[in-house]
Amino acid sequence: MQKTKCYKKNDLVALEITDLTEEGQGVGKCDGLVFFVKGSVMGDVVEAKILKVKKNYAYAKVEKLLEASPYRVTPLCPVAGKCGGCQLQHLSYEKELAWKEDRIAQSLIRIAGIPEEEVHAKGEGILGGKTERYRNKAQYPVQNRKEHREEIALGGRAFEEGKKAPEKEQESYDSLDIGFYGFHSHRIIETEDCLINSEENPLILNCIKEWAREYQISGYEEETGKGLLRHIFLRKGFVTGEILLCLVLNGKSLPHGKELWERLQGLSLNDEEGSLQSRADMQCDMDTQSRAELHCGVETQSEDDGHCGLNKKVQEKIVGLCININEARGNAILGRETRCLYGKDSIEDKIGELSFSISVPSFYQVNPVQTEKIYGKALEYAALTGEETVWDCYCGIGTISLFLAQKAKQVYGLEIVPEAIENAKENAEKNGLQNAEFFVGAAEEVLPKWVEEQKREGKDVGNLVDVVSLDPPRKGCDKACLSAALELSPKRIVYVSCDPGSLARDMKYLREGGYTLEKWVGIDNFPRTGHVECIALIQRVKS
Ligand SMILES: C[S@@+](CC[C@H](N)C(=O)[O-])C[C@H]1O[C@@H](n2cnc3c(N)ncnc32)[C@H](O)[C@@H]1O
Repeated sequence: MQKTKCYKKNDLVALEITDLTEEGQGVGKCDGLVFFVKGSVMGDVVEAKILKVKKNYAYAKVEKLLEASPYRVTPLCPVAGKCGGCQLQHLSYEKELAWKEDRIAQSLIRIAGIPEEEVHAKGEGILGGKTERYRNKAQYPVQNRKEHREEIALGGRAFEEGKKAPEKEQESYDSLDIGFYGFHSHRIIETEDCLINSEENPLILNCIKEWAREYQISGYEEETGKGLLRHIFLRKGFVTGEILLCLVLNGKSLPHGKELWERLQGLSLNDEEGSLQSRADMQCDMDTQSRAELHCGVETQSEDDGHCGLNKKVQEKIVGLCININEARGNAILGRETRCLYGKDSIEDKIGELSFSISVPSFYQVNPVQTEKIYGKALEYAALTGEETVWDCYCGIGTISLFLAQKAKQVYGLEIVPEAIENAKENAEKNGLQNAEFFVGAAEEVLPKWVEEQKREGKDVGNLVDVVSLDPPRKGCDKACLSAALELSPKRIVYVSCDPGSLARDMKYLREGGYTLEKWVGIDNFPRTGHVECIALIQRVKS
């Protein structure tokens, strides 16, 4: 591409926005340069102010909206655009779904190298979900408020961690910022209420803030590595109403934890206005979804579900207070050690007919309504008859494994987080499924090792496993795991992915190994954000 004009910071440029990045920045082209424009959507014509120029691209922000896109909507969230959490609040949900479906298709075409007609012919569309109050997990970063940091640095008021502040000091001691990180930064954007998270979270956060003010609990400071409270982790079982609170600490103990626990127990989370995402609401979603076609678009927010009254709502209750110790510098939220101080160390929840225990370090899908659709699809794609042996790699607390175990002869699950495997074993027992066995370790080590063991025992490894399920983290599967899966030569591979790019890369490898894309479907597990889930059925070509 030939660059014909030299742009510099603060220049203004008129752009037609034609696409979006995963981070929700509009994409426009001018004079051989690609512009990523924050705050724009495809279809906008904008005057953009340049923030930074690189060799072939530049970052800019909308200075003036010259022509608004038909896909543009007014964000519901007051901090949309500032908070880095949701990137697509200003795009209509119909367009968001179409864009996500296209992103999956484009990845399969461009990265996996599958012909365009084939990708479209094999696609089953995208399943939309609720755009508000859908998340069951929130991780709020905590920092000392800026003025408070300056006061400490200047040697102002003595700060004694965990010491009760004098009455008159308490008023002025609102020293913590709690919210979400801003776009591309670690500056905390405070928000009264995050619309994709549970409605009772602000009540819990306020309770923690007041307690922290009273007992002079400090927030973490990234620059110095000082301060105690780093993150507030909340996870809720939508079906049971159980809520688990974990405070991530830059330290090994929590002063005045008992006082916090007592206050939390006294919180009323179930008043008339509380509890938006009740079991009844969930049922609404499922009912509406089952009425919808697979290419359902935005079917889930219909208002005709009058039977979903508040009287059926679930009773929210904080069932445990844990601490997680993270004294390392860096961006990882959780440290290795989690301890339960009061109540339980895990919550219970249900997906479909199955019950699950979920501890703090264990992965659990954040959108339980959409998750049931994901697991339903995984089960459908696995096409089990009761005779199959299945490997479920990256199994977390054993959710997909146990869904599959209901219809398979034997399921093996593997997962790197030991606490998740403890949950998985407990969950198999809880659900009376004896045909599931779980292993702790990295997929790229456990699966190849298992294959080698079978060979040593003289078994025909190409005939041992019928279905392999893969549900890796965003970066996709390690090649050693994929190559072991190929050696097992299963009839079907069910790949559940939260990143179309890594799915397509792994798909290319599997296709080269004698497999073909049979079906795929998008499931919007993360409405209003740039992320999307995709499930692919990958079938063995040769016998
Ligand atoms: C997207 S989650 C899926 C979990 C589970 N299938 C579910 O639906 O809840 C990916 C899981 O892979 C685990 N994981 C990450 N790296 C891994 C590795 N190298 N080997 C095995 N498991 C890994 C994570 O701890 C996480 O539980």
